[in-house]
Amino acid sequence: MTNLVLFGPPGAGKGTQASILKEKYQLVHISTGDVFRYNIKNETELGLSAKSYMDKGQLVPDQVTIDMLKAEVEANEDVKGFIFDGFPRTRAQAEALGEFLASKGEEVDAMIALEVEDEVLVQRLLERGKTSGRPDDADESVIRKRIKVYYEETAILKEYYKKDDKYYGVDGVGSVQEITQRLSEVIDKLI
Ligand SMILES: Nc1ncnc2c1ncn2[C@@H]1O[C@H](COP(=O)(O)OP(=O)(O)O)[C@@H](O)[C@H]1O
Repeated sequence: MTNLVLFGPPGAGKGTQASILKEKYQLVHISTGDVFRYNIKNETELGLSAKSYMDKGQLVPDQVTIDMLKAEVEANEDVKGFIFDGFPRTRAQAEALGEFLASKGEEVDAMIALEVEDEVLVQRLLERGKTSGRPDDADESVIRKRIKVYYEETAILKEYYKKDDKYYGVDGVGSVQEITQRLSEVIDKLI
């Protein structure tokens, strides 16, 4: 299997690129944000517990997120691999993912990060907020909070994957097509 972590701050373009790459490489795309939003829309227990955190720009607690992720992976048997988008976001999540994949004789092959500077992110998210209907995109203070949480809790994962030589940084500014091309250059060397 090929298991990729698509990484980067909120608004970096992970979702856009993941939807293209999953077709191109026949991988299953799991976006934790999308799964949470689906559960909120359907008013499930998981959705109810995630919503209060998401609306404030905070992370949903690790155990809730890890259990959900495992269930999503288990629901897909006999696949070529996964693109994890929005997961892991903390060290505990990265460790849990590593152990979980190892229990299946698998591993994370690469973390590929989309690099975009903060002010560009804020502008992109505010723009997305005009049409996405996402409450966490509509409010600039929530957007800035998410970026802050990214630097405080998530950015350290760069070092976590770097020590195993699994980290790849890609410039996330350019046309959608150009960025797909940059990501593909990394992926083509892995598979
Ligand atoms: N791995 C995770 N751990 C904890 N919370 C998460 C995780 N993934 C998503 N969330 C919650 O869902 C929100 C939206 O996630 P996502 O759609 O990936 O947003 P973004 O555009 O900020 O990358 C996050 O701000 C967070 O509250």
